[in-house]
Parts: sequence; structure tokens; C-alpha cells
Amino acid sequence: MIEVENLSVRWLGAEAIRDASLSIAAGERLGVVGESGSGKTLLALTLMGMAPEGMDVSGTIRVDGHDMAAAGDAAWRRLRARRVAMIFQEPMAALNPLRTVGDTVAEPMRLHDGASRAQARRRVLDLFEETGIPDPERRLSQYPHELSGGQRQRVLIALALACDPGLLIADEPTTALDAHVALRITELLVRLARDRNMALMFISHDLAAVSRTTERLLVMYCGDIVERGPTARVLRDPSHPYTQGLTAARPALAAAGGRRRLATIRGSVPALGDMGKGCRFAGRCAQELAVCGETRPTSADTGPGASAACHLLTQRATT
Ligand SMILES: Nc1ncnc2c1ncn2[C@@H]1O[C@H](COP(=O)(O)OP(=O)(O)OP(=O)(O)O)[C@@H](O)[C@H]1O
Repeated sequence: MIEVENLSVRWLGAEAIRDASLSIAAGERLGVVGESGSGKTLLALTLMGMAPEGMDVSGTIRVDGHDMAAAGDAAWRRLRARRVAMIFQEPMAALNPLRTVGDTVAEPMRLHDGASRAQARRRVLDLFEETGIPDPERRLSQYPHELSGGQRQRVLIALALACDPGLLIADEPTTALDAHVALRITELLVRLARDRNMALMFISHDLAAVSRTTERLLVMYCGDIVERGPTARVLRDPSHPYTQGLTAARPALAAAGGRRRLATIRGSVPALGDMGKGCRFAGRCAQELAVCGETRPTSADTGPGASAACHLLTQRATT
């Protein structure tokens, strides 16, 4: 869907991105990790034609085979309206506090698709349902501050999906969320990408989230793509020193012996599915399991005695 060749982004003579080449196929889930300032967000913004003013962009960006280097502002605007959408790490900052979330999500439908008020309302309700926003009818007329952080991130995802993009770029979408809600959001992104055959570019510092969300991984360091490959392989057997340092800093469960401990607790893992709503341990355990490349348990929000089960599992995971 997107092909990038020899992309460089310079500012005041310094190269913030150097000679980057990558491609993302329809329906593919690509992770991007790298230290702060390595160029992840800039790469994403450049793919949307939104590199900050004054930056010098060179190289080739092709979307659906069309060369965007030669494209004018109108073509980039069309691309952002129709093909590529982006969500950010802090949903509160990305939503207009003075508009209801229903109106916010309806706006691109009315603007770009010419949908009537009633048609847009219907589609917003469908999107709220698809993205798991509870009680969608009531939410339509609520303002961002009336929703939880996880619900706001779902609204942003619904907004990004409003015009059915071919690629969704998620720039650290779980950073502002607790581990359990973060797990749910990554599950949602994977489901949406699969159901819609939508490509996903998932930028994160969180290796557990990257490992459960993406199939392929790019590692950025000081503006260079220094490593790439299947996510599980790169995380298991990193070759670049930066990636080696990053993976060495993962939770203890993933370190030597983690697999043994994992084998011990594996029998308890399905219990995660019954854990209580808001149980942070469940999210954390699930993340650690995901880091180890193990199948992630489902996490339904039901079940009595959840925190006791969770406590037991956490104890087992840490001993
Ligand atoms: N508007 C701007 N003007 C000048 N330099 C910028 C601008 N935006 C980003 N940069 C520079 O580009 C480089 C890459 O920044 P970028 O935001 O892409 O990093 P990042 O990898 O996303 O970091 P983080 O993980 O902290 O979000 C940095 O050196 C940053 O200072």
C-alpha cells in the first residue's frame, strides 16, 4: 500500500531521518520502535505529508502506486481524508474539548463523503459499536472530558476509521493508558486491521504491545532504520546493539529462565479471561506473556474472585 525509498528528512542541515526505505502491504501490521528522538513520529508525519514546516524531505513515497513526491497539497489532503489516518498517544489533546464526540466523528463523513446528518449519526453509532465504546447512543452527545482515557482512545480510533482508511498509523496509542486498558486497545487495533484488511503502523516504546500487535518490526536509531524483520524474530534474536539493549531491558519474565517460569504458570493462564474489570495485574501478566511470544489470553471483563485469581497468577509469575 505504501512504498518508501531513500527517504531523508533534514532540518537546518541535520538529518532527522536518513535514507529510510520500507513498505507496508494492505492488511499488514508493522511495528516501529526506537529510542526517543530517533525519528519515529517524524517518519509517520512524513508518510502523511505533514512533516513540520521548514523540513527538507527527499526520496520517494508511493501510496497505492502513486508517487506522492510530485503531488500537491490537494492530493495530500485527499490522501489524509481517504487512505491514511493517524492516532496519537494523548487522546484528550487530540479531541476538541468543546465538541461532542459524536459531532467530532461525524465531521469527516459530512465533509468528505457528503453524508447527511442522519446518515453520519448512523455511521458514527456503527463505529462506536465496532470500536467497543459502551452505551454508544448516550456517548454521542458527551464531551471528551466525560469519557475515560480508554474510551477517548476508542473515539479517536473511530474518528480515524470514519473514512475507511487503508492504513492506520498509531503513534504510541497506549502510552497514556494503564496496562489493562492498553491491552484492550491493542487487541482492538489487531481486530480492526484483520476485519477491514487495513494496514497498521504501530509506533511504540512498549515491546510487549509491539509483540502482540505487529507481524513485522522496524527499529530506528538516530534517524536510521537499523534493524528489521519479523517481530518475533527481531525481539528474540536482535542483531543491532541498540535492539539488544532494548530487549535486555524487558520485564524479568522474558529474561533467561522466563520460559521455565512461564511453563509453570501456563496452566493458570486461561484464568486471565475471567479476571475482573480494571484489573491491572491481568494486563501486566498478559503483557509479559506476550513479550515471551506466548499466546495471549483473552480478557473478558467478567468473573467473580477475579483479583484473587489475578493475585495468585502474579505471585506465580514472579516466583
Ligand atoms: N518541528 C520540529 N522542528 C525541528 N526538529 C524537530 C521537529 N519535530 C521533530 N524534530 C526532531 O526530529 C527528530 C526526531 O523526532 P521524533 O519526534 O520523530 O522522535 P521520536 O522517535 O518519535 O521520539 P519519541 O519516542 O520521544 O516520540 C528529533 O531530533 C527532533 O528533535
